[in-house]
Amino acid sequence: MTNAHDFTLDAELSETAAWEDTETDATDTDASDADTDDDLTEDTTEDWQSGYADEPDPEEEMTVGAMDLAERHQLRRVASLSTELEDISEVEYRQLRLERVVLVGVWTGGTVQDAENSMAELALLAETAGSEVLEAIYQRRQTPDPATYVGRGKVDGIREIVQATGADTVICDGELAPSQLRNLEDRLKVKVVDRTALILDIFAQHAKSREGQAQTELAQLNYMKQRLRGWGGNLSRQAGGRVAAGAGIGGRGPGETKIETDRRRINTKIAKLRRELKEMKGTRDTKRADRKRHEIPSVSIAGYTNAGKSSLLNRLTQAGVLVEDSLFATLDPTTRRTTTNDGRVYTMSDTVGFVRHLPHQLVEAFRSTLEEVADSDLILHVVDGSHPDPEGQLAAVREVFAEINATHVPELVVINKADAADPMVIARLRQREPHAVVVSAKTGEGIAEALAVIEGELPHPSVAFTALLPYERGDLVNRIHQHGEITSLEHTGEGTLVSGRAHESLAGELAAYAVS
Ligand SMILES: Nc1nc2c(ncn2[C@@H]2O[C@H](COP(=O)(O)OP(=O)(O)OP(=O)(O)O)[C@@H](O)[C@H]2O)c(=O)[nH]1
Ligand SMILES: [Mg+2]
Repeated sequence: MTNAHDFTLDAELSETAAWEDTETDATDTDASDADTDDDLTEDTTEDWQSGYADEPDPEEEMTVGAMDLAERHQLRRVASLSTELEDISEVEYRQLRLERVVLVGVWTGGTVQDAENSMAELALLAETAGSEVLEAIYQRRQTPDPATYVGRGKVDGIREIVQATGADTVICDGELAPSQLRNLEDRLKVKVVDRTALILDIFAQHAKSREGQAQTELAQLNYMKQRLRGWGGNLSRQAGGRVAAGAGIGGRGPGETKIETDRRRINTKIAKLRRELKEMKGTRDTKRADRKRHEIPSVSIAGYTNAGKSSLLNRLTQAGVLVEDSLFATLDPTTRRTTTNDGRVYTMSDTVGFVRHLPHQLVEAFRSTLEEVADSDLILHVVDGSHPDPEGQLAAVREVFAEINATHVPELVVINKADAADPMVIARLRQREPHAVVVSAKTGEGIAEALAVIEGELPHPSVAFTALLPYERGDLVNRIHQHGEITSLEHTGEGTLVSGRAHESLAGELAAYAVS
């Protein structure tokens, strides 16, 4: 287990709550007085708004001597992460919705590798959303700063980077409080978004089905609703540049009214979306009930985003689902009917990928989709064996399983991308996850074995039977093939003598032909 997840939202949120209560107009600082020649590698105690003076900065608790050499650089560049601006024609360029971004992370625990993995993932997310990553930096701190996320002394350093690179957006690797976003925007003078907003944006770009779009919109509205004050303040500042004294966030009157109307509009929209989603859920529930009545076993493919879930579904069922080297390529679940080697029918579904700290709003909004995972008979938990931190991915996915009450469903770990993975890592994963199969959805390696394990784990029909079926009841024999299990089958003078297991309603029909 790594500590990659120690950078928890919980910690941030509880701090945030405390901070929100005492929030003052700390944002009206004049940025020009905050110039320090902080070289980004060492911390300086700096002059900051007097409002913050009695807030102990947790950064100060750390002494350089106590840290490993590797950890000494508190704010470091992730060298390999900038994407080159490719040689594209001006026309094409204008069509792209490119934002030029600087990524900023706070690294609170785990190894340097964990921190770099987290930043690499943020970069992939940013690129998936259509941004160009110019620079990625992170800072070592015990906890994110409640006011500015990174240490207050680092904000100026980031501003220099923003100016030098010409970035128009800063993306922070966490879920930030409205006040943190506002404070940062005030000092950095560019748009600041957090990881949650980024993921919501990707979902909004990718959702295709009506349900997927409604779910995403619901998640976005819930996110926005909590941040109305923050965004409102920021937007007016951004629009008008510098805000005249007294007319900023503190200027209650009209602003407050506007926020109230916005909140009401959002609430109305949320209620409408919830109603629509409920109707769509109704249709799906009917389908599911149908499947249940026929006791058709269902298998869900779940796992970290980009692990190869859709590729695996394609391999296992020839489904022809979109496969893409991109995060969150699949947002709309696909269910395929398929059969076991001996002809038994079952379904296999592809689902939306999970990610570390999947925004809570999304889990809530996608709950009805995710319920299908909780309701299935077997989960294929796909993990990318070639990823730098597959254990971290397994843990992150299991956190979501817990959140959607899916922990009771039997789980088969499918270690994918065996063709690209380090055999040592595969051995390590096998050791850790004894109930696992190793496959490559790309080459087909291990697929037959995986299918055999899957078939063996499907639930068995509940009723044992032995029946002598006259030859004109070939339809019943077919149905036993599709929905039951046959242990022996013999053609006799009077008909087909079959024994095996069937679900209740089929067993009821067979009862008329029962032999003991
Ligand atoms: N080398 C290798 N690449 C694979 C394998 N399986 C999938 N991939 C690649 O991994 C990338 C992601 O595959 P998908 O099947 O789209 O992954 P997914 O889990 O459905 O991803 P999302 O829907 O985005 O969450 C694609 O570029 C695939 O070609 C494999 O076994 N080996
Ligand atoms: Mg997919």
